[in-house]
Amino acid sequence: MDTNQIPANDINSTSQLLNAINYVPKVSDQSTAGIIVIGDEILKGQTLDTNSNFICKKLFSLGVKVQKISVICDDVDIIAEEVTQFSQKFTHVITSGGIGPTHDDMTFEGVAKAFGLQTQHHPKLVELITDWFHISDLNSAEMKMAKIPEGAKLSFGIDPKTKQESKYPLVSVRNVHMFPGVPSLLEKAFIMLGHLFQNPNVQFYTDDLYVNKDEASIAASIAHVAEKYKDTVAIGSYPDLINSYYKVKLTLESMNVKSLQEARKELYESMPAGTVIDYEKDPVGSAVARVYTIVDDPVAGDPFTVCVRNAVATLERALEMYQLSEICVGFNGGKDCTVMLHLWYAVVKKKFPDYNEKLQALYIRSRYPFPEVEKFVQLSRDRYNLQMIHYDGRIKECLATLKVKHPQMKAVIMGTRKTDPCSDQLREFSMTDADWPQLMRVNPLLEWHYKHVWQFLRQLCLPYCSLYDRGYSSLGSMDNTHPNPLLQYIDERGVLAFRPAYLLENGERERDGRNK
Ligand SMILES: Cc1cc2nc3c(=O)[nH]c(=O)nc-3n(C[C@H](O)[C@H](O)[C@H](O)COP(=O)(O)OP(=O)(O)OC[C@H]3O[C@@H](n4cnc5c(N)ncnc54)[C@H](O)[C@@H]3O)c2cc1C
Ligand SMILES: NC(=O)C1=CN([C@@H]2O[C@H](COP(=O)(O)OP(=O)(O)OC[C@H]3O[C@@H](n4cnc5c(N)ncnc54)[C@H](O)[C@@H]3O)[C@@H](O)[C@H]2O)C=CC1
Ligand SMILES: [Co+2]
Ligand SMILES: [K+]
Ligand SMILES: [Mg+2]
Repeated sequence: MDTNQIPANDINSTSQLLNAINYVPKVSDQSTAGIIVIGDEILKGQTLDTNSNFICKKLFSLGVKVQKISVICDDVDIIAEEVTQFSQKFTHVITSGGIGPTHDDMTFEGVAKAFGLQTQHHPKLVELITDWFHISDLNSAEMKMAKIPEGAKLSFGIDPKTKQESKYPLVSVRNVHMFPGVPSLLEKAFIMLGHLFQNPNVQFYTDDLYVNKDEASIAASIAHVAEKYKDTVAIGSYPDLINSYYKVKLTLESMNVKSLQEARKELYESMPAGTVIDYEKDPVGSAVARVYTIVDDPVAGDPFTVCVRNAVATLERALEMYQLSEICVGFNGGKDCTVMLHLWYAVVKKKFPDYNEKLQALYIRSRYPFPEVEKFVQLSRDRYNLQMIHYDGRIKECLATLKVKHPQMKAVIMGTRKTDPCSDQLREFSMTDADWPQLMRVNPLLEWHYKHVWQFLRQLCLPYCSLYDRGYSSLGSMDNTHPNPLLQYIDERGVLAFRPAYLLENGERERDGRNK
């Protein structure tokens, strides 16, 4: 039994009530938390619980270990029972939901019942709700939000932006803190009041290793290191079946930096040679640094480096010629424009580090788009914070629509290479053909070859459309595109399979999987 817990049952006497009011949790090395998510809608699958994930992340950064999350329905007795148990077990109990004005919001009553308390209108909350809603009827729905367990504590946060005190406080009874269920309200309240949970004695340090080997084949090595460090370092293993770069993510977490480093070194050395990869977790955040490391390398003069340098030079020139409102990237989810988008993002961020507006992108959906392509386009939009202009139909007609709907648009950056059909005459800056809607085509990748595209994507660990890992080396639409036969092989179980596109040796054959 933790010494910092007080028994939660049967508070009847005045002294016990006082105890409840003045209760301050003692924070020790072992600061723990339990989260109770309250709401029928979550158990019915109508709402996805995102609140517990948010709170877990925050508490972890505050040095608090969440040990349990429970999801329960809107029922006073069930809430009371769960709160009773949680408040005895954990340093902090966080509840989410059920503090609104409707009949199904009963967290205050449930928590009161857990501690044998009554609920009553709190004068301060009555005053706030009267001011806010201009309602003073104690029986109104709004006033339900002022009826809280007797002796509960109110904590008002300060909004970091406006410096104003929050309108509605956090209501707490002993170690139980009742947050709203609406994610934006819960997050705002937690950001203002997270310091209440800070464990000053502890900080968790984390690190990770990315391994390109099946989990089962490294399990024994992981277990060996985990056992050796079991008192100081927590090691986790998380397989990823779709990642293009690694198969297993190993995590390490400790309160002690030195132990963490030792365990990491040992874990690293216990992995088969060459299987721990240098994985970039945040390729977008590191875009400027990593792209310009290649560009600014004083000695490198190999063809790949030259390709990157020239592309960046072309994009920097485009950025001088056009306002950001006049230029967009032509993005269809293919590998070339994935490279081009990343370079463009780096070039813009390098010149305007504080630019936080969306970059413009044009996506013309083909007649039979691959769902994997659609998904990747969406993910890229979020990753690079793009303003997507999208149309369905033929490219030429859609460009005409673009000219009408976005008359300020002057240029489109494209991932075209000279080896693409009918592209050998293009230059870095070429207007569209005379019979096409007039736009400047900016082509930074003209001289790039197939292998340079893959070198760039893989070296920077950029996410790319998943079809490329399944043998597609050039993407058109679903009715004319197949995996490249050159990547075909028979796997160890005798099944026909395809190697990933980056292993295609002969780049001139990249379109072998496409009809026409
Ligand atoms: C902005 C623009 C201007 C064009 N101008 C001309 C022209 O003047 N004369 C002419 O004959 N043809 C023009 N085309 C058509 C082009 O030459 C290709 O036929 C077309 O891009 C498809 O070729 P691909 O299958 O090789 O695609 P890709 O190799 O995938 O296309 C090359 C690049 O074009 C862009 N792009 C391609 N498809 C789309 C799409 N659906 N949505 C958004 N961006 C896309 C991407 O940046 C991509 O990297 C233009 C296309 C675009 C998008
Ligand atoms: N401004 C404030 O800080 C406060 C406002 N209120 C008022 O109370 C009402 C809301 O009270 P709640 O306790 O939030 O009501 P609630 O429990 O009914 O939840 C409201 C909505 O939040 C979503 N939600 C709930 N739990 C979630 C979870 N775990 N993950 C993701 N989404 C989840 C659901 O869609 C649900 O419909 C509103 O009318 C609000 O104005 C109440 C307390 C504080
Ligand atoms: Co205990
Ligand atoms: K509810
Ligand atoms: Mg409600």
